[in-house]
Amino acid sequence: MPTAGPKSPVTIDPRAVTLAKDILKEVWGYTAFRLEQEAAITRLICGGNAAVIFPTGGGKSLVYQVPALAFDKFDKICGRPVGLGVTLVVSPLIALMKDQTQALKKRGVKVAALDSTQDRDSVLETYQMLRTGELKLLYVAPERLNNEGFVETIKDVKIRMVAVDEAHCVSEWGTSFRPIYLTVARFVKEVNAERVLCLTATATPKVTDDILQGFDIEAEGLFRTPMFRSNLRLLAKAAQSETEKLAHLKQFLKANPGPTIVYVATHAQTQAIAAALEAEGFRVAAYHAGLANPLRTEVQDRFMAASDMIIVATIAFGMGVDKPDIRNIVHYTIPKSLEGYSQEIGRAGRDGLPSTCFLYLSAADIKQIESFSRADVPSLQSVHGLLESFFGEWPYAQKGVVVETNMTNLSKKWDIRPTCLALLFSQLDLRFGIVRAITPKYSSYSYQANEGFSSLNKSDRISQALVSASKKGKWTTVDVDMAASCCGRPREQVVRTLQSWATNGHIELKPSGVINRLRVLKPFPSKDEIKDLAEKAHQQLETKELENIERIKSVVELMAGHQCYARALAAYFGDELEDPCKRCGFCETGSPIKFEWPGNEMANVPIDETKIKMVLDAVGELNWNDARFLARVGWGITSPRSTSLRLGKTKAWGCCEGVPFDKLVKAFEVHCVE
Ligand SMILES: Nc1ncnc2c1ncn2[C@@H]1O[C@H](COP(=O)(O)OP(=O)(O)OP(=O)(O)O)[C@@H](O)[C@H]1O
Repeated sequence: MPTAGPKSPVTIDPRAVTLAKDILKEVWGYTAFRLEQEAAITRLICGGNAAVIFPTGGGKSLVYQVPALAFDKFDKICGRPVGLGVTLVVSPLIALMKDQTQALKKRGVKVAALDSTQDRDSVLETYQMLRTGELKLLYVAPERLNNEGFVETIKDVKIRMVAVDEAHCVSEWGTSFRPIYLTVARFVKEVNAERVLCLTATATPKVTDDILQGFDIEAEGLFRTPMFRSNLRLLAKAAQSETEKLAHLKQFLKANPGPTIVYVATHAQTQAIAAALEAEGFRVAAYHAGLANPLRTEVQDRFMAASDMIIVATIAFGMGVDKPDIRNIVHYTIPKSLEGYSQEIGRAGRDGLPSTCFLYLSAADIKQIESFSRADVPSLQSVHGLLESFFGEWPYAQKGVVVETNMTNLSKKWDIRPTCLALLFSQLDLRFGIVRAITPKYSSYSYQANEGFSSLNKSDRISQALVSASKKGKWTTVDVDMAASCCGRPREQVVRTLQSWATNGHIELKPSGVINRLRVLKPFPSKDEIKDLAEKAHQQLETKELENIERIKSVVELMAGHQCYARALAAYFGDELEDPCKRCGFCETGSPIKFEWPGNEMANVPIDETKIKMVLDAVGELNWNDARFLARVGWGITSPRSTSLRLGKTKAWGCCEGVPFDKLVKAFEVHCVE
């Protein structure tokens, strides 16, 4: 069987079609394939690669599940030696992995997932099943592919297919680019996977190209079905003020009953809007990623069961929510991109019944999102400082050695958000080939003793060392390096003892203090080279910022444009809708919404020097070294440094909001010292 990579045309064997249908019937009890499932599945069984772009709920999972069960059977049918092996499913969503593995186990499929919440024994059990070829499907998070233990184990296993979920994350043009996905593409090649399948619900033509190129998938392997569902009615309105928006929302919800998701931008808004709707008598709950886990599950469960309930949520809500009868999706604040919009409205009306999607355009919201986007980009100076200090710490680093660092500390010290830091380090790996991230480790562990821990036999050297390297508190913290040097055993062995206590229920164990480890790929750059490197890396971040703003503009243009919304949305994703939908806001009124992109009127807002001084005083002289940081404080945009300086409650916080961000940066540059 050839490995993944561009292939000569794949010949479809009719026996593969029959086999796929038999498996579908036998394991799932379904009688027919949907959309392009059959074409994609048979191509995979016959040895081809594929990329599948089906809307949410379109049935993507079966496209890898059916082939995973078919590969060895098909070998047999073709009279080839039966190649035992596994299909790896790379998915960033732990909750989804859990749901899917449970559902497949119920159907008698040999499946497992490796995620960060598992104990060592179940990981070992999974590794064992991998080696014996018992396992048909293994779900892993993308981060796992950097884990050296995993990579070592997988080297001896035949990888029949790698299925990459949320594959749009590989595209740097996409809204959800995740640098780790670039390493997924490299992994597929490095482990000689027989074939690769990429899955996503949203991809513009450019993102689709990036997926095909990134994973070496031939154009014939692309299967996409139109995004637009004719039961969705797309509406929008420009709102002048928050009061107007809220009043309209209440009216809308009264006129359009049924399960509804109202998307807002911040945690605080979920609570505020939910409270306002509750006061009006609606059955409503707030949902955001900051809620404690039991409450999140409880809210989600209630919504899933309800026939008339409103969830006011950030976009954290919805991934994996497969409720067929959601009647309305409201974007109370504008989505950050048409990709986001399309994914979110795709959750409405999966039962095919009429459903409404309402979007509000408001200048204040756009300004807020724009400022979030700007906040993401660190100054060139920060990037330069970061690289100088990182490389400077290892002046004699040679190819092959492993260096250690702590991303959280770097993020705080150089005022670079963790997402940007990840992007910078991925550039150091994939673009510049200098360092490559490998399995991180934890500097310390803390535990709480359960009943029976005190009577546990701890007379061996490792246990004794652990006890003496422990500091009691509500959680007892253990310095594992100290314990390892006390007893003269390798660190891994000491960690294993600690983990065995946890596995046996003697303690609750919490690892902390991640130490990121990077393998050096070539000698580190000189001072001059670092300057050049910083400029190139920073430029990429700036380009991203501009792209983010363009994406918000494309949402506004769609709603305020002279075209049927559904048609324009389809065109954005490379689909063609022959006729106008006849039911969207534009089709209904025949005229576009009047809405101007905000900002032009801001250009003349003068700089108020007293406010500039207020910011300078609040941050202290030591921090007058980064104009972008100062401008963020002026706008009230959080960043790692402003959080650690606790600036959020000072008078200066947000005092210059309203002044164009770039103008503010220039104003602060005058005051900055090297
Ligand atoms: N051929 C089929 N016949 C009947 N039901 C199907 C078929 N294919 C998929 N389904 C069902 O449709 C539902 C949605 O499928 P699935 O979860 O795979 O969608 P998805 O495309 O992965 O969605 P999402 O983007 O939300 O993850 C599931 O309940 C699945 O069992």
